[in-house]
Amino acid sequence: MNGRILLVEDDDSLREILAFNLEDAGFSVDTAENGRQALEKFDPTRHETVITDLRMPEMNGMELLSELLERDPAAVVVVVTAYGNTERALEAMRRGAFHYVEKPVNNLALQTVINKAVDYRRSRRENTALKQRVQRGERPALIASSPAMNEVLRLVDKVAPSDATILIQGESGTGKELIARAIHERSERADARFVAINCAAIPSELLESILFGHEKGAFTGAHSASEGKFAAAHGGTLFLDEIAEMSAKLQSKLLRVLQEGEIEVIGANQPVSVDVRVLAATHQNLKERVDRGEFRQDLFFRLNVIPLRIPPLRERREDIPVLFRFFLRHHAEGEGIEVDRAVDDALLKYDWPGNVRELQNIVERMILLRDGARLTLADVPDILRPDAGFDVDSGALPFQLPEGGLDLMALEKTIILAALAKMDGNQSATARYLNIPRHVLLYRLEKYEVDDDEPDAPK
Ligand SMILES: Nc1ncnc2c1ncn2[C@@H]1O[C@H](COP(=O)(O)OP(=O)(O)OP(=O)(O)O)[C@@H](O)[C@H]1O
Repeated sequence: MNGRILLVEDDDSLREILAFNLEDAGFSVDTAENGRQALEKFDPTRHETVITDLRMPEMNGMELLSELLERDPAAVVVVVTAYGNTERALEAMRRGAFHYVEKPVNNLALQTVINKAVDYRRSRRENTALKQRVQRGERPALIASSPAMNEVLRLVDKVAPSDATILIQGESGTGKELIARAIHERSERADARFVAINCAAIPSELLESILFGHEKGAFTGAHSASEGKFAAAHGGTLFLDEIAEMSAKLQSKLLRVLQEGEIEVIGANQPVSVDVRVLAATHQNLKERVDRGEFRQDLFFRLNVIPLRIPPLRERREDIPVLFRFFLRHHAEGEGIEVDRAVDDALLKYDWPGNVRELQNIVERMILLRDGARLTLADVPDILRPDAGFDVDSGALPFQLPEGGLDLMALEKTIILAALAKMDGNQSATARYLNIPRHVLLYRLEKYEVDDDEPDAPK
């Protein structure tokens, strides 16, 4: 599920190209020509990310950023800057932008940043919900029904009271952050803060000052002193998510903190001591990164004092129905939805590459889109039902025939174009998909006057 984006760009052709590329990558895009229009169109409940040019007439991107954040402090804004203008981009980030991309915009780089931004927005929403529950005095529920997860929880109880650094490894969406919170809550530090930071979401120049803080005037744009996350977590726990993404320079700074218990605030003369327990997480195989020389071995050993692996959901299928009922109750508060057996079966068979987060998103979607008070197989998204496609042998059509007649040629053209789009414009793959020779496909495309100069694989 990709996100919905608001794209703000005054240059007509650039706006069109960016919108086209983003839509091609599966995002839904709304566009605005200037800051004023962007503010009219911005809807915090719909737009997961705003992309804005920094240089625009009337209201510039920096002003728009402030206005957006005023309206929605959780807004996730990506700024587009002129090539080489990193200083301005970082300034925007200090003012609350999520990230930046440089012009000329590299499509892949933009998609990567936007994917991160959308993920960030979602996890921020999860965090807000979590914090609200904690504030209401509820412990965030950690569902564990499988032997594998119970084993993880047993280990959590055992290691929580110590001050040991813990490395939590597991695929994305397995619940690493939830486990880190559980460790904090079951430790002596429970009354102090749990501070979480995602190292992959922030460029390394900025991450340093966010982690360690800076004095006033330490660098251009440092108009006032700022407390770092280490200081904010004093007495409590600092959770460093996506630790594998940390730059070499920051890795060595972190190692020093772990060894000395002191931090060097940027621009300060003296190190200050801090009392922080560090928990780190990654979805990558950190040992392999060490072997490839991409992560410091000494830091790996220091972090990995106690390794904790959270198994992917497909390795603990017993948790699927329990998590499903839990999210159902949570999202459909008190609505008493009944569930067909076939739904449970479909959920159990699926491999859940996005793990618990994917299950949670799918439940949310099923509840929003359901037809009645009962969830049936028809409410289960196609991706969970590999057999949901068109079964040619059954003779049944995947759609109803219209009453007034049907234009067969037009239908054929629609199907061919849809197949071509599905195969990313690759004609050989499209021909294979449609089970026709390639020259037949080319003939059809010519007949329908469709350009056949799309990129293609060698025949
Ligand atoms: N065992 C569980 N019980 C209840 N909710 C869970 C469980 N595991 C994960 N979740 C929920 O799934 C979502 C993703 O979990 P979390 O953010 O902890 O995963 P993560 O492994 O840290 O993901 P990422 O690697 O993307 O940061 C959250 O909303 C979390 O509350």
